[in-house]
Amino acid sequence: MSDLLEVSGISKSFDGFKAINNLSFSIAEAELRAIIGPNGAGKTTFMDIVTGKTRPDEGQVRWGETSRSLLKMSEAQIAREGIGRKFQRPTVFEDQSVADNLTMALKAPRGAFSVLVWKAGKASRARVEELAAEVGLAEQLHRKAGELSHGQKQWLEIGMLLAQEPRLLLVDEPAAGMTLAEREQTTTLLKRLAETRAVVVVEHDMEFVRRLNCKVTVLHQGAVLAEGSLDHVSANSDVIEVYLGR
Ligand SMILES: Nc1ncnc2c1ncn2[C@@H]1O[C@H](COP(=O)(O)OP(=O)(O)OP(=O)(O)O)[C@@H](O)[C@H]1O
Repeated sequence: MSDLLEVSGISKSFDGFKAINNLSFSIAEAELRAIIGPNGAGKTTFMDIVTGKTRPDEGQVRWGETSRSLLKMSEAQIAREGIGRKFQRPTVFEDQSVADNLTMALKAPRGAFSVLVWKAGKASRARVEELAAEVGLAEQLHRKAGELSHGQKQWLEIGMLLAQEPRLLLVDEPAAGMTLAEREQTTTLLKRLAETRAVVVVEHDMEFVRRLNCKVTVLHQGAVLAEGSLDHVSANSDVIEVYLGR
């Protein structure tokens, strides 16, 4: 399968400090990938570069069948291209119902929820129900988002991203603050989502990463230190020294 995203030789310095150092990374159209690495390894900066929030000093970020450069696109354009990002803290509208949150995500332009009130048609109601079912919230449609558990809020936000039909989903530390049962449901969800799109998960929780059962990229000092199965990278002496062995 061809690569959906191809990042090659990117570097980014902040005040002379190389947060990203000649980093290359690629992911296929339907692939689940975990990114791990110590604090300050450059994981967030990497995602900021892919989503256009931060511009690299050097390197290329190419996207899609025609390998178009993302570097000249705005954050909004990149989101419209089909790159969705889930930040660590859920940002759902707490006073609105699950159905309303999903409906707004359908209607609004990607990345912005400017249209707060509109009447949902039949087609969009069906889509909202489908999205809720996809993220395990079919029974919660009429509850206020603020009443959901932390894990359910995270799933709702994933559902809101799915409303925009992303081809690549970037998910930052989904396991944080979740119960064991929620973590298990989340790994199942992410694995299923990655059957039809690319999903990148940044995570510190190694049990969670193990359950994802996917290729792992280890970042250190802004570069790829190791890549492969979790067992493969876990046996790497450099990885043990800088990350796992601590
Ligand atoms: N805007 C910025 N200005 C200055 N330094 C920055 C900026 N953004 C990131 N850095 C630095 O770049 C390095 C990489 O940070 P980054 O947040 O990408 O790491 P990370 O792997 O996401 O870490 P964590 O696991 O703690 O979230 C850090 O040393 C950080 O202090």
